[in-house]
Amino acid sequence: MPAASPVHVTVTGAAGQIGYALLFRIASGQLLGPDTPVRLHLLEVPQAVKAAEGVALELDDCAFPLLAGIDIHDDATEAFAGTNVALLVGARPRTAGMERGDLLSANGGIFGPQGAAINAGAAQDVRVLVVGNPANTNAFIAAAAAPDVPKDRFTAMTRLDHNRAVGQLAARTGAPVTDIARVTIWGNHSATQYPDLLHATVGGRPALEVVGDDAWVRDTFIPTVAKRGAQIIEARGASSAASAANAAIDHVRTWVDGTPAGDWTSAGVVSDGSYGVPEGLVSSFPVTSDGGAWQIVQGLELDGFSRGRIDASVEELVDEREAVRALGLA
Ligand SMILES: NC(=O)C1=CN([C@@H]2O[C@H](COP(=O)(O)OP(=O)(O)OC[C@H]3O[C@@H](n4cnc5c(N)ncnc54)[C@H](O)[C@@H]3O)[C@@H](O)[C@H]2O)C=CC1
Ligand SMILES: O=C([O-])CC(=O)C(=O)O
Repeated sequence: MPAASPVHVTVTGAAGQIGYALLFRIASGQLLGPDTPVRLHLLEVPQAVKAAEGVALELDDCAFPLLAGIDIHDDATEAFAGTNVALLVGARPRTAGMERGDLLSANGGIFGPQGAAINAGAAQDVRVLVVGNPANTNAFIAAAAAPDVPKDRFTAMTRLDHNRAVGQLAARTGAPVTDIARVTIWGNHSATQYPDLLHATVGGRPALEVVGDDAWVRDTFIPTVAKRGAQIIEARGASSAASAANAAIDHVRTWVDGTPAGDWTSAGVVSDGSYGVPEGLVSSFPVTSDGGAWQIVQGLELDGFSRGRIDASVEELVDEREAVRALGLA
């Protein structure tokens, strides 16, 4: 019988496809663990509130023991008031032929007002995960609109890319995913991202040695991971949803529970200048969590290829920041 008081979790875009794959897992305890009751706050645009109400009816019908209540909002200030965990999913997905950055003009305007609403009323310990694309730059916009919230509370989701990289490496080596550690996604959640195996291990051995085929890493592994979103859109006719929801669960669960000893994960966090990434940009890094805050893993040696890939992705983030400024979004 859960005794703790409920943790408030706000999910935007609650009536969308990721929302539908995410909410039931949160309510069942997979986000915050089996001892933590949750109160859900669903934010939708007015025309999708009815659909969100339908999702709430289904949540009721699951009789989840940990679900302490559901509120539905079409106002961001109300949806984020007192919230502890804010999952910013609501935004337009891309369609075939688009890059995620093409969504900036359509979606960027969502994240300033939501950042301001978080600033105005979220709980002191709020943790924010931006999923809506372009996720890194939308997180940058939200953080800029929340001057009173510590910058390290704003994160962007690259855990899906990380999980994709782990899946690809496991398939190639025949190792179980549990044998794989220290994979990194650097940079932007876009086709320029750098999925990096330089420090990764498989069963404790260097991954590059186990694979033994640099051409596969460069010509197959990296593009497969970096372009997986487009492959899913092509195959499904809609962008990834269940795997995205799964990655959001993983991101928050790792943030709250901490990373296992000797391993790290990947997340888009506000750069402190580490690895030459300009301070303030939201870039993916290798990160650990102690259950409180993310820490960027320090001191990793990078070869010339890695340096070039990271710089190229960071350059795209710089360009997106310029575009945000030109659009007056931050
Ligand atoms: N970072 C990542 O790894 C991934 C990011 N995404 C992104 O997540 C976003 C959502 O994807 P889907 O759920 O598939 O889209 P969807 O179109 O199925 O759902 C989006 C929902 O957001 C709602 N919405 C739009 N503006 C809103 C606002 N201002 N406030 C609250 N709700 C709002 C819409 O009414 C809709 O119900 C897209 O931008 C997509 O590209 C998707 C997969 C992975
Ligand atoms: O590719 C997309 O547009 C959706 C997404 O971010 C992903 O699946 O990684």
